[in-house]
Amino acid sequence: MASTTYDKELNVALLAVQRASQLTKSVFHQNAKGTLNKSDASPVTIGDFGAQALIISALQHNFPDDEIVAEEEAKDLRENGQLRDLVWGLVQDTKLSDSAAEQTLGGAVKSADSMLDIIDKGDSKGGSKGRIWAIDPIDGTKGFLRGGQYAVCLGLMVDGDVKVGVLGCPNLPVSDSEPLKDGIGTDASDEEGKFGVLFSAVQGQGAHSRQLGAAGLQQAKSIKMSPLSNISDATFCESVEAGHSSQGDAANIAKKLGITKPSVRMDSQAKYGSIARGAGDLYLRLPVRKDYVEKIWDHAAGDLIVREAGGQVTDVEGKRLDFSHGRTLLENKGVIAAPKEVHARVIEAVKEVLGAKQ
Ligand SMILES: Nc1ncnc2c1ncn2[C@@H]1O[C@H](COP(=O)(O)O)[C@@H](O)[C@H]1OP(=O)(O)O
Ligand SMILES: [Mg+2]
Ligand SMILES: [Mg+2]
Ligand SMILES: [Mg+2]
Repeated sequence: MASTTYDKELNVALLAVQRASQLTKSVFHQNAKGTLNKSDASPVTIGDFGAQALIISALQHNFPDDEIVAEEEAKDLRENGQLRDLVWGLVQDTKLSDSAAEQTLGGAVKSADSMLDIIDKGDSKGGSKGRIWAIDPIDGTKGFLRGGQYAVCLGLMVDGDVKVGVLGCPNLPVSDSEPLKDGIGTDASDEEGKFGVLFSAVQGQGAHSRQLGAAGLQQAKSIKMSPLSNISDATFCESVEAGHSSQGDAANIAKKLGITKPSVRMDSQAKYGSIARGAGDLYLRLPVRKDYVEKIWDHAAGDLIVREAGGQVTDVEGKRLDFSHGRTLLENKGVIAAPKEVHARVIEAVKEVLGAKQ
């Protein structure tokens, strides 16, 4: 019978995200990040390709029959040998220092050509049946390039429901009790020991955090959202990019809720991890463009981590995020994540503000 505790899936996911984060950190410390612009004008770097290759390689070794939905494809690397060689160099050089852990992930990728094929294994259409992993190798690529927050994201869905979620956030403080601060800037540090956190959750088993370090997995601590007795004391956690979430709408919603504290802004699913450990209270992603559809890899891990930490995550209409419609969240608009007790009150304010614009 299939295991329902997901112990092996969690262990492999944690180690795979740990190893991929090691790769993204090494790219961050290089001057040349091999940045390209994709067709939607968003950036991709050698770090995105390399991290995706390492994660898929680990998943294929351990779960060869599972499907994978990943953000990137190898096309640009197939057309540009120099770029391919840069990524191949990174993938070859990145190993966990714990050799047993490295063995668990299946060790090295065989060749540059097999690396390209591995990257392209993330082309599943997704859907409502079976085991499907969702990968965002670097979420918040703009934040990554700026020296702000970013996350390496991995989630497992079974029949469209997220069962396991892991987020690696190299530039967030290790400590769960560190006050939340803006993650926009060029001053982020990923100094090991002080910065770097791995958030994780398994459905029905709570949410946890642990230090993200090269030397294998550290002990996990249970995390919870902050108890919020008075909503006017809340802190919003928002996108840095004005094109991703409407900051004007957020300000009006804050006003309705009596919130006066300034919002904290950071890129990526680091927002979900932060509120899950009580650093900040509410995450609002308010649609800017009517035609933008959210991608499953941008939300799968964060959605489960916040819910397992005592939160509720829905779209702006109060519907649960639905991961069963393929590579995108076709049936949802925006994201509202809040502690369970106040979620309905937040949705009410969101509806008033967005409704008034119609
Ligand atoms: N127009 C857009 N609207 C909303 N999200 C976007 C848009 N373009 C890119 N993204 C994605 O938004 C996320 C980061 O935004 P935020 O920091 O606001 O949460 C990333 O997943 C980014 O993808 P990527 O993985 O390529 O960085
Ligand atoms: Mg991208
Ligand atoms: Mg993303
Ligand atoms: Mg990405």
